[in-house]
Amino acid sequence: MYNKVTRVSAVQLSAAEVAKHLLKLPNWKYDGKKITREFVLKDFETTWAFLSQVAMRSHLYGHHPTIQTTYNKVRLDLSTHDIQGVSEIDLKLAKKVEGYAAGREKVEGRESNK
Ligand SMILES: C[C@H](O)[C@H](O)[C@H]1CNC2=NC(N)=NC(=O)C2=N1
Repeated sequence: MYNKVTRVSAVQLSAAEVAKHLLKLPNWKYDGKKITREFVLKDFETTWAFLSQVAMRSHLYGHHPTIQTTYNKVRLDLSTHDIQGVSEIDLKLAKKVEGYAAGREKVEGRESNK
């Protein structure tokens, strides 16, 4: 696989710029250095279907989240290492990831708590 994203130097976004992007990504939190989102998926298989898509897309973009996972839970942290902050590519990947999570998240009260 190869990186289709144009290789340009990352530019750190201001806190205001990140906040504006996150209006469309309300489940993502920003701590000044990275954006983070926690997911609770329907079950283990769904979690790994989701993670496989995240992994492939990350590889395609050449930009990889820090991933923590336990059974049906996932935490993704995204930042741009060169600038030790958040740049456009982090938001671009976060938006893609939202699409992969759609329909896979556990709906409270409807799925068993395995
Ligand atoms: C050399 C390599 O392209 C870099 O280390 C890439 C790899 N994946 C990365 N992933 C993330 N999340 N941030 C980066 O800055 C980053 N840099």
